[in-house]
Amino acid sequence: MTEIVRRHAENHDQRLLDSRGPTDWVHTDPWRVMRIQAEFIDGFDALADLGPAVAIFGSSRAAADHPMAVAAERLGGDLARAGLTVITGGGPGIMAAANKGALEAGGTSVGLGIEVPHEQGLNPYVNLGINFRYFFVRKVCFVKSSQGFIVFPGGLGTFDELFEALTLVQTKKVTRFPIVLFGSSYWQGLLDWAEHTVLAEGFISEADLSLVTVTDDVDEAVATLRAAL
Ligand SMILES: C/C(=C\CNc1ncnc2c1ncn2[C@@H]1O[C@H](COP(=O)(O)O)[C@@H](O)[C@H]1O)CO
Repeated sequence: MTEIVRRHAENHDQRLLDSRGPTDWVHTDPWRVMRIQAEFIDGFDALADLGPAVAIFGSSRAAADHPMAVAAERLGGDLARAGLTVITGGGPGIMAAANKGALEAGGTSVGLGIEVPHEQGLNPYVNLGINFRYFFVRKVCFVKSSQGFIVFPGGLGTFDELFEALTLVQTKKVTRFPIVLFGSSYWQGLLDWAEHTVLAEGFISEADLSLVTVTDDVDEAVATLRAAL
């Protein structure tokens, strides 16, 4: 058995109780695990009683009058009227639009924000908000708390969320989990590349191509999500 020998000038209790001592030890990896654990506990606790919920992703940079933001606002409202909680990243753009629709329809409008430098925090349309320090904890909370994802056009953050969901569904880590791509003209290039390059190279299967539903229709997006509940 490996013996772990720690040679410190002081013991753990001394360091814990001595407020004059250096505090950099709390930033070491073992202690970081405690913060991560605390973030999971806070997140799971805050989201425990949400009921059926849908996560909406999309560009943080879309203007409020962008056609996709207009659609996201309508979708947020329709989902709320259908009794579904709307969860977003709590930021600007598509997220704010979806939260606005949900809030104004009298629904539960959740923002799972992320601490990033120079950002203004949660958008004003969130009535249940959490700010996460760790992206990966936040991602677990999105999947754990929702019954499906609707993905609007966006950039790297949106791609990250989309591919995370696709991988979880492909590997059957989550089941009955619809993924709707909203905005067919935006997503078509990616879908063509997936079919003509990725599938052609044999790096995905034919079935993987049907893991997503593509639509431009708010009613179809709502119906797809409701069918999975
Ligand atoms: C970096 C910028 C804004 C950051 N604010 C965000 N707040 C909350 N969630 C965010 C933020 N930025 C990205 N996200 C998540 O990624 C998706 C959007 O990323 P994209 O790169 O803009 O497509 C979104 O679904 C969020 O969950 C400057 O604008």
